Amino acid sequence: MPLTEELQVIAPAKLNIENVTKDFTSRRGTVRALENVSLTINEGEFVCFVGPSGCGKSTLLNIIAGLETPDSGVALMDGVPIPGPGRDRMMMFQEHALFPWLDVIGNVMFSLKLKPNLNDKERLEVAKYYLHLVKLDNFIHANIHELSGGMKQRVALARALAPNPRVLLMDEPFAALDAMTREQLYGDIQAIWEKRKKTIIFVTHNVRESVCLGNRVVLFSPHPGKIREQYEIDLPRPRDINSVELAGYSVQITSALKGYEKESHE
Ligand SMILES: Nc1ncnc2c1ncn2[C@@H]1O[C@H](COP(=O)(O)OP(=O)(O)OP(=O)(O)O)[C@@H](O)[C@H]1O
Repeated sequence: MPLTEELQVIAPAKLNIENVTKDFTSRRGTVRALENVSLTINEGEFVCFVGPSGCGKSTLLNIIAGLETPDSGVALMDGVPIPGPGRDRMMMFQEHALFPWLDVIGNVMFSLKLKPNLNDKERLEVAKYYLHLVKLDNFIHANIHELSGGMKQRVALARALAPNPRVLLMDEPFAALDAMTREQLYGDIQAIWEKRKKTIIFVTHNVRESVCLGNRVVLFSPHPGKIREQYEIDLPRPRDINSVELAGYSVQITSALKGYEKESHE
């Protein structure tokens, strides 16, 4: 396959979550992680899931990734039930989970093993392209332990993008980073989303972060996990997390969130 074809922008996917319920049973009993959750995510949308701990955000992300299956209901990608994990949906976590025995480019090339049609030279070129996209051109041969937390997350992002997925799933990817590093990454992820046209689902506890990044913020509440509210974020990009307009949305969403927390303690 010519490299230009491999690197081209591919059509992002549409996701439909229809009446999904998911229980987990352990020695402590059964928890309803999601109850009757329905949601449509359009092609190329950037959607953030927000809500208190235990409201099922990660469970829904894992169902879309194909790592969990619903007990009832269905998760569809472009109208087809999600059969399991696949390179069309790549995941990025809070912990970078990079391989310490491989250097930076080795880690990105590793995820290209999912692409058997590429030879080693092509894998190298593709990995370099994505490391350039995340601004790590000067670190391709660095060891993982030499990198800062932000740089490690950049490698993890390049690794998730490299198989050219149609959906990028991000589970609190910036939660462990300091504020300055996070702000740089907010700018970069918005630029990458505009350039690569992925459908992105981004899970966070941070309301401001969700407003800064999402076209839409989906608010969950726990026990059982449900979608309570959705907010369209109509702000121009690139967005500045410290802007007054952004703060307006954050205040509104935070006050709804506090209301659910109060309800759950009554
Ligand atoms: N594998 C599992 N086994 C048992 N219980 C689970 C499992 N995965 C999730 N749960 C439970 O399901 C509920 C939803 O968990 P989930 O991780 O989806 O929530 P979350 O909103 O992502 O939380 P957090 O923000 O803390 O990551 C929680 O009560 C959690 O304890």
